[in-house]
Amino acid sequence: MISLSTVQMASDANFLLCHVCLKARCSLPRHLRKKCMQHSTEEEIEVAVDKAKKDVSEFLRKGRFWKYSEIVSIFQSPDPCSRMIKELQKRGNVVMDLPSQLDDVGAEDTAQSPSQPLATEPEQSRQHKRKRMRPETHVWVLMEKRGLNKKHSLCHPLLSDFISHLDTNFYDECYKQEVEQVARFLYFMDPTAPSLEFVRQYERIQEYVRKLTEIKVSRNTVRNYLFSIKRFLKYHMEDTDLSFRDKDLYDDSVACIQFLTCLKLSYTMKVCTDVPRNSSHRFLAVIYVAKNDFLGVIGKLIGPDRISAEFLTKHEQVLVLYYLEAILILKQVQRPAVVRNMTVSEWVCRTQHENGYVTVKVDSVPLMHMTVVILTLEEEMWFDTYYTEVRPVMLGRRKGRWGKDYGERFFISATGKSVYSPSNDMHRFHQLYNLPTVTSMMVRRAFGQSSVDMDYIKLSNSEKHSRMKECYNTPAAVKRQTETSQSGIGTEMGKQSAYDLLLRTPPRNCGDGICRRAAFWNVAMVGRSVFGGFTFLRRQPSVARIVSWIKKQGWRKNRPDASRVLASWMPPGGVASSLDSPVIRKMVRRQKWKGLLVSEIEGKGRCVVTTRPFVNGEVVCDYHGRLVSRQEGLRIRASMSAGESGYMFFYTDSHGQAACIDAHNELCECHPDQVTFGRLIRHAAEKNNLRPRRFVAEGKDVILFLAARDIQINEELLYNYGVNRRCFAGEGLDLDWL
Ligand SMILES: C[S@@+](CC[C@H](N)C(=O)[O-])C[C@H]1O[C@@H](n2cnc3c(N)ncnc32)[C@H](O)[C@@H]1O
Repeated sequence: MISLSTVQMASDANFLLCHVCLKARCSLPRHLRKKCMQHSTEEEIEVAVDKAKKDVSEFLRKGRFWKYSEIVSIFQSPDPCSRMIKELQKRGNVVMDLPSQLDDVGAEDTAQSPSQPLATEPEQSRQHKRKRMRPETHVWVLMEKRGLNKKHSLCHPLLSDFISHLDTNFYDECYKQEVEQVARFLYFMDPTAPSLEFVRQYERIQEYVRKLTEIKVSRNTVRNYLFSIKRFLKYHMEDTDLSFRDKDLYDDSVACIQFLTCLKLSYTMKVCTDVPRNSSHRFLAVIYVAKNDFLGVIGKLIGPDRISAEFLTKHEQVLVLYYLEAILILKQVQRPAVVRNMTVSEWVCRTQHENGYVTVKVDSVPLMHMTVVILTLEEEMWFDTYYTEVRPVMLGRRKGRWGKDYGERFFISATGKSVYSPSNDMHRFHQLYNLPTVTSMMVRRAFGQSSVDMDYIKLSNSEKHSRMKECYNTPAAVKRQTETSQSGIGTEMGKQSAYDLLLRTPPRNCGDGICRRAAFWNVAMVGRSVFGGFTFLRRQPSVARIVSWIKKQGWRKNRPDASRVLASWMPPGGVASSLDSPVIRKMVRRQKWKGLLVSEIEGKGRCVVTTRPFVNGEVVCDYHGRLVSRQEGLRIRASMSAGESGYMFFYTDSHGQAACIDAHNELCECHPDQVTFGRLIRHAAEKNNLRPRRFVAEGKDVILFLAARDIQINEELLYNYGVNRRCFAGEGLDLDWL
């Protein structure tokens, strides 16, 4: 309680100006000792206090008096504002909240132009002293040096509205510093003008935080900055018409709030082994922080303008890998060994359950019992995108001989070899986002029995998973625990029953919008009306295409799941209709066949491998080249060396005439910037998986390769060249590769 005498004392106190923080303090010596000069000696503090006393008496004696002529001359000068500020400063006033463009007005004081009245000696020395007395290592000096002290004017509506908001709602808080922090942050993000565009610039936000950390700003201060920015953004989202004015910006702001929360958390996080049990958010920080980047990359691979993973940067490919590893290690509480050893066949044999979970049984870890990875449908889609798109590209980077695990391990590193140390990957992933590393051990300790890790190992995966989920979502956890206790299953619950219980329980609040009914309904939908939209296709539609088709139907509830529809897709019956499909025509025209990758087998040349499964009868690609007569083909072949002659496709055309497709040029005239796949497919007389079929489109022959059986991912494409028959013009050739 404040007594009357205290109030009286405060009003009587002599406020002296602190030359460091430029604030008036009622007890300057105490303030200097505790804050601004905490590393200085008593003598230095005494000098500073004496100086402040002298300054204030100087100000009272001289600074308050103005000659009328002086005021007139200021207002008549070309830049009255700057002149006025200079004049005030010279007289011992402190001008606050200087807009950035006027920031250097004070600095100019020391080199005054002859037309300006000279500053009095005490003021000059004060300014000089102010600079001198801050040690070079003082945070503020470093901020000044790096331009981090510059800020936007607080008069800008974006900031002044925020001030009024704080003033109204948090009048008892000292919010001025908060607004200044925001003003400085906004200046860093965009020196031209304050704006909310920063919500889209995560990297720059991180850079700002990094810069603050570099100059040894305390973790507390960094956290305060992030708190202020968050409150500022929340104010604009919740108390202004932002959501109506700019829906996109509003949506991005929502995501940015989450990002800032995680960033702030990472500064709150004291990474140590005795982490409290329900600290999942700390462990998942990197997953939250990297999510947008990760989704950006996935979006490139499955979105409407999807590109092949070959065109991703190496950094993007590695990001996908690290993110998925993090899901397993940090979210799924799996051991690094599970990540290292998980195999492709374990992935392919995954099971989708009615409640919307997908489980992968990993049984390949030496000295470990089978473990179950439990994924949501969305996560499954990410893993599958990695598997079908990114992984083959990484595999393709492999140099030297294939080990015996070739193509078997699920996680492949950037060098094309199977991932060696998922723990190191986690470390690098955290470093990438400037977050303190969370190791798999920390997560397992926190979510297992805190001291005895062995107890944790005994837990079933579903129990581990429920524990994680409990931390995610308390209401769901309470319900789940109630269900668990009602069903009489306590810690004694068997591994199998716990697992079954999890699978029976519909996922709640996984953020994926999956509901149990929808999962059931999907099954019913597959093969019915959904396929109505795709029956004309001879090539499997992309997930994005199915998603957009489903969206267009306007169904509001129980939308079928695109990945399930995709998994059950079959090409339509008769192959003769292949070229009726507009998609196939487009592909033939543009030569942008998807799901294929050019690879190389040591000593055997190039080949084509699949990066997605193909269903029996599906069109895989065509043999693209220049249509010539058989004679012309033979003439070209005769002019070439034996190695070059393998790119001539001899066949009988629709009129029964022998013809040839000449693909001997690496790049054809019509697609000079892309390698076509057909010419690189190798021969296999028996174990082939493609059958070439001739079609006629717009009067021209087209050789399409249809899948002769179901083809899995990463399989090499092969067809029978028919080299024993004369149609290949094989006589006399030295086909030593056969
Ligand atoms: C259409 S090209 C195939 C792509 C070729 N490997 C490349 O690197 O450009 C045909 C040539 O590939 C080679 N080839 C095709 N099938 C092969 C096989 N099964 N084993 C080894 N070489 C083969 C032969 O040299 C043949 O002339």
